[in-house]
Amino acid sequence: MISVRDLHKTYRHGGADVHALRGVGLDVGAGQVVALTGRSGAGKSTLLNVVAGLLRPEQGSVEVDGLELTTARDAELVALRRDTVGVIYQEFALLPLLTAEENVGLPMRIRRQDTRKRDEAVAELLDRVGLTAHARQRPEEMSGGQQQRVAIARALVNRPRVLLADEPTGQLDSETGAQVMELLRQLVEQEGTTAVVATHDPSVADFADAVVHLDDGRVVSPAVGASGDGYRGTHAGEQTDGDPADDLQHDVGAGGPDGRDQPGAGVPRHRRT
Ligand SMILES: Nc1ncnc2c1ncn2[C@@H]1O[C@H](COP(=O)(O)OP(=O)(O)OP(=O)(O)O)[C@@H](O)[C@H]1O
Repeated sequence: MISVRDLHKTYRHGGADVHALRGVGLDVGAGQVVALTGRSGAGKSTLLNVVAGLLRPEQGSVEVDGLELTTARDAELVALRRDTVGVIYQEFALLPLLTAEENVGLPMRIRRQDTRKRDEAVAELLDRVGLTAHARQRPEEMSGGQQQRVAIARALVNRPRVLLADEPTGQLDSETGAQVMELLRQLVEQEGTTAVVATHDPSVADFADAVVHLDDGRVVSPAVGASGDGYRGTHAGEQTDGDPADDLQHDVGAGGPDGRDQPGAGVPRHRRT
């Protein structure tokens, strides 16, 4: 579903080059949930933005749902963001003057979908994220956890095949963050959505099938143990022969030996009980 090879992205900042990604490889199989960990500045947001079709890398290949993004036309990237990818941000990014239900319905309005269908989909999603009673409230009238649940509902309303979340628990206390992650996990599992969740919160990895750890723009060996007890999925970036160079290109998640998606291959879903 997502296949990244030898990805390089450099920003030009104050006359100097900032190498945000230095040869990143990543495979995420259909329906898989991958946690992208790494400290601040490691390159997580940059990688998510490239996969979302928002940033063009200068080297490498990025395939999302069959589309090679590095050679795609702008119109194809716009269509990808509208039809295939849902995005969740740390700061929720809700429109302040719209109510919860209006925010959730916005992606369907942009796609000019039938009003009745839209109302039904919005009501259903608000119910699933437990916010039916808050449908008419604006973001400022809701708690951080409620706002992030609105943002999750909005990201899922078009039933995207891919969900990208950038620090979705970053503004939340740990208990609320865990609840939001649990909800996100349930929703993507029910929908069969492929998800990549960038975070520097190691406990988020407990909700993922696999963990990919970025350090200074490179994929390094798997983040072992995540928060210490929960993570038992197949490790992303598992080493083959110990050669660190392999990590840069190594298939992680459910990618097959040739790097093509093999949904579910060898990846036991990590289900919380
Ligand atoms: N627009 C930009 N212009 C210049 N440099 C940038 C830009 N965006 C990111 N960078 C730099 O690229 C590197 C990777 O940043 P990125 O935001 O991808 O990391 P991150 O792992 O998401 O960090 P955080 O967890 O703090 O969001 C950092 O050194 C950052 O300063």
